[in-house]
Amino acid sequence: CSLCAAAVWRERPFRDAENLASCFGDFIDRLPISGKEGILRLHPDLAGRLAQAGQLTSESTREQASAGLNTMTEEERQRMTNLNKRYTQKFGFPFVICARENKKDAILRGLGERLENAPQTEAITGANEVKKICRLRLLDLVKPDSQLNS
Ligand SMILES: NC(=O)NC1=NC(=O)NC1=O
Repeated sequence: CSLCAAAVWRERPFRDAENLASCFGDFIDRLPISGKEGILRLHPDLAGRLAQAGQLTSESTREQASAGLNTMTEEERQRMTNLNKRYTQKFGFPFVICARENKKDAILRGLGERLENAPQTEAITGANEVKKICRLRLLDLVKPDSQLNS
């Protein structure tokens, strides 16, 4: 989310990647519910039409594959599509979960369980998942000093 990056820039210099990630997390935490919902609306569905069309970013493609979402049976894919549709119809933003910390069974279970939550709860829960995704992507991007000198 480029707005988050443009905002967090003011906190520079950063001690290391973890400090950078926590600045992103703090910024997301301080957003009002509408801002958290906005960030969630920027995320593609899990195993959704973009994934099936091969139009996900490389990061999302890798993350969703690591959860096994690219090897679902037709029944699992249909269940995911139906649950994603119900979730987005109820909350007005997509279901977001850190795919690198879950496998497809946990994701399908989490989607069914979280569908029962209140909207504000889900905006906060989804934003916390975005923070996990963001931290892992930052750690991939920002190499530790030891690697820089190699
Ligand atoms: N809707 C989503 O949860 N999307 C994603 N989660 C990830 O970890 N990567 C994604 O693209």
